[in-house]
Amino acid sequence: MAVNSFREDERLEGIGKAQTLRRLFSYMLQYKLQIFGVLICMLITVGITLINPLMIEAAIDVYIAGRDMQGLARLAVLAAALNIIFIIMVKVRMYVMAKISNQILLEIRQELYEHIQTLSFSFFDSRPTGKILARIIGDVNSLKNVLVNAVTTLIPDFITICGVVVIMVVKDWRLALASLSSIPLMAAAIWLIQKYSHESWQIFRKKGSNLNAYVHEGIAGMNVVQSFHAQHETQDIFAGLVKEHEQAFIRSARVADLFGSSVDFCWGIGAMILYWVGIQMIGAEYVSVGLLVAFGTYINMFWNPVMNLSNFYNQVITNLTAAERIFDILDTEPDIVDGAKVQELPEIEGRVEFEGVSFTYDAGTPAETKVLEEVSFLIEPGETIALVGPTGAGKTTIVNLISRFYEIQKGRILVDGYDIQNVSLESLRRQMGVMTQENFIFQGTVRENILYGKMDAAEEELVAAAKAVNAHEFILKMEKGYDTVLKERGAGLSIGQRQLIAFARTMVSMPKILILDEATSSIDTHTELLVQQGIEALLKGRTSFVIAHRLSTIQKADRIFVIDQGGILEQGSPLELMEKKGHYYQLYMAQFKGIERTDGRAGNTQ
Ligand SMILES: Nc1ncnc2c1ncn2[C@@H]1O[C@H](COP(=O)(O)OP(=O)(O)OP(=O)(O)O)[C@@H](O)[C@H]1O
Repeated sequence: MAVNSFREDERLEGIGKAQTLRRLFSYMLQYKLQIFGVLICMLITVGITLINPLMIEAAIDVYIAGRDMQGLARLAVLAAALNIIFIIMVKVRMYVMAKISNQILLEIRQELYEHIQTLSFSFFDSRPTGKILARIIGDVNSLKNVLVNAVTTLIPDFITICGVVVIMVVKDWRLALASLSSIPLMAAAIWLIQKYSHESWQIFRKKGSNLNAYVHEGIAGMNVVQSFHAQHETQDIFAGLVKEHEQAFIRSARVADLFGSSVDFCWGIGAMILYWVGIQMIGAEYVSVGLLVAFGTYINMFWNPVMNLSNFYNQVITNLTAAERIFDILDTEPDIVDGAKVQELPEIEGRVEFEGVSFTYDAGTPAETKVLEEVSFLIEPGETIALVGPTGAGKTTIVNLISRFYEIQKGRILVDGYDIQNVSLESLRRQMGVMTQENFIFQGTVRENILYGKMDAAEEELVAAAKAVNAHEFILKMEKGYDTVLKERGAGLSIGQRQLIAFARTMVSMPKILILDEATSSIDTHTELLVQQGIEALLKGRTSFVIAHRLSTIQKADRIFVIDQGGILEQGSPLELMEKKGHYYQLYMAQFKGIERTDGRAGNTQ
C-alpha cells in the first residue's frame, strides 16, 4: 500500500539549506584541479574582454589618427589572436564544466540507485515507483546548472564584487558608502523572497512527482484502464494533476521573478543616493566630477555581478529542493540491515522454525493491527507446506518473514537453528528461492532472464534447469531459442510461459528453501500440465512453502497450514485434515468441491 500516492504530496524531512548546499558542492571537491583550470580560462577571458576596449581606443586615437596602417594591421592581428584564444578558452571552460557536472550527476544517480537497492520493502510499500523515478531522473538532472554556475558565476562574480568594493573604498569611502547603502535593503528583500521561493519550488517538485507517479501507474495498468474503458476518467485525473503542476510552476516563477526586480530596484536606489551624496560633495568641493563619474561606472561594475549572483541564488533556490529530495532518499536508512555481529549462514539443510512470532506492518502507529500473533511451527528439511486460508489472512506475510523482508516485533525465526537476525541477509537470501505470482520478466534474452537466478551458471546448468521445469522445449521453439529477446514484463509470452521461465530462473539458483506463490490465472491444459510438472520438479528435495491454489499441489503437500485470525488455525496432512472435518475440511467443501475443475486446479483457495 502506497502511503504517498499520486494524490498525496511527499513528506520531506527538513535538512538545512546550507547543509544541503555544502553536501552538493562537496561532490566538486574531487575535481579541484579541473576547476582550477576552468578558473584560469575564465581569468584569461575576462582579461581579453578588458583589453578589447583599450585596443579599440589605441586603434582610433593612435594608429588611425597617426595614419600608421602597419601598426593598425599589427594591432588587428593581435586582436584577432587574442579573440581566437578567447573563443578557445570559452570552449575549454564549457567542455570541462559539462564533463565535471555530468560526471557528478552520474555519480549521484549511481549512488541513489545503489542505495535504493538496499532499502527494505517498507520503503517501496510507501512510495509509488513514479515518485522514485522522479528523484532519480528529474531531480538529478536539475542539479546540472547549479553545479556549472557555481564555478562559472559564483567564484568570478564574487571576486569582481570584492575587487570593486576595495577600489571604491580606497578611492573615496564616503562615496563607497553611499553607493552601497541599499545593500541592507536588498539583503532583506532577498531573504524574504528566497523563503517563499524555496517553499513554492518544493510544492512544484512534489506536484511533479505526483504527476510522474500517476503516469507510471497509468502505463503499468494500461490493460486495466483500456479493458474498463476508463480512459476518460484517467485523462481527467491526469489533466487535474497537470493543472496543479502548472499552477505550482506559475506561483514559483512569479516569486522567483521578484529576485531580479528587487536587485534592479536596490541598484537604482544605490545610484540615486550616490549621485545625491556626490553632488552635495562636489558642491562642498570634497570630490571631483571625474571621480563621481568614475563611481557611476563602478556602481554598475558592482551591481552587474550582484545581479548575476542573485540569478544564481535564484537558480540554487529553484533546484535546492531537488538536492533535498535526493539526499532525503540517500539518508533513508534501510529498515533491515545486517547487525553488528552477524555471521554467514552456512549451507543449510532447510529446517525452518517460528518461535512465538508476532508481527504487524504498522508497528508503533495508532493503526497498529497484528497480522500474526504468537505463531510457532517447525518445518523439517525437504517438507512441502501448503498455506491456505482466506484472503488477507497472512499467508504472504509468513513467507516474507522467512526471507526477512520485514522485521518481526516478537519471537524468533530460525533457519537450521540460526536466528535469521544473526546471519547476513546475503547468506540467508542466497539460499532461498522466492517466486511471486508476478513472475517478473526483465527486458532481455531468455538466457539473461534465467541467469538472474545465478549469474555465473554454466550453459549446462541453465539448460538442465530449464529442462527440469519443462521450459526447455518451448524455449527452443522460440525464434532464437535462449537468445530470443523478451519484452519488459514478458509481453508477448503467455502466462504459462512466463511461469516456466520464472521456474527455470528459480531452479538454476538451487535454493534450499523455496517460497512459491502459485499463480491463480487460467492457462491452457497443456501448459498447465507443464507448469504442474515444473512445480513438482521445483519442490523436490527442498523445503517449500507454497501459497497453494492448485488442488494437486495441496494434495501433494506434506502438511497443510490453514492460516487465519493471526495464526495457524489447523495443520496436518491433507488426509488428516479431511478426516478431522475442521477448518480445512470446511474450506475444501465450501471452496473447492463445487468448483473443482477437470484440470485439477482449485477455483479459489483463498
Ligand atoms: N505491505 C503491507 N503494508 C501494510 N499492510 C499489509 C501489507 N501487506 C499486507 N498487509 C496486510 O496484512 C494482512 C495479511 O496480508 P497477506 O498479504 O499476508 O495476506 P494473504 O493471506 O497472503 O492474502 P492473499 O491470499 O489475498 O494474498 C492483510 O490485512 C493486509 O492488508
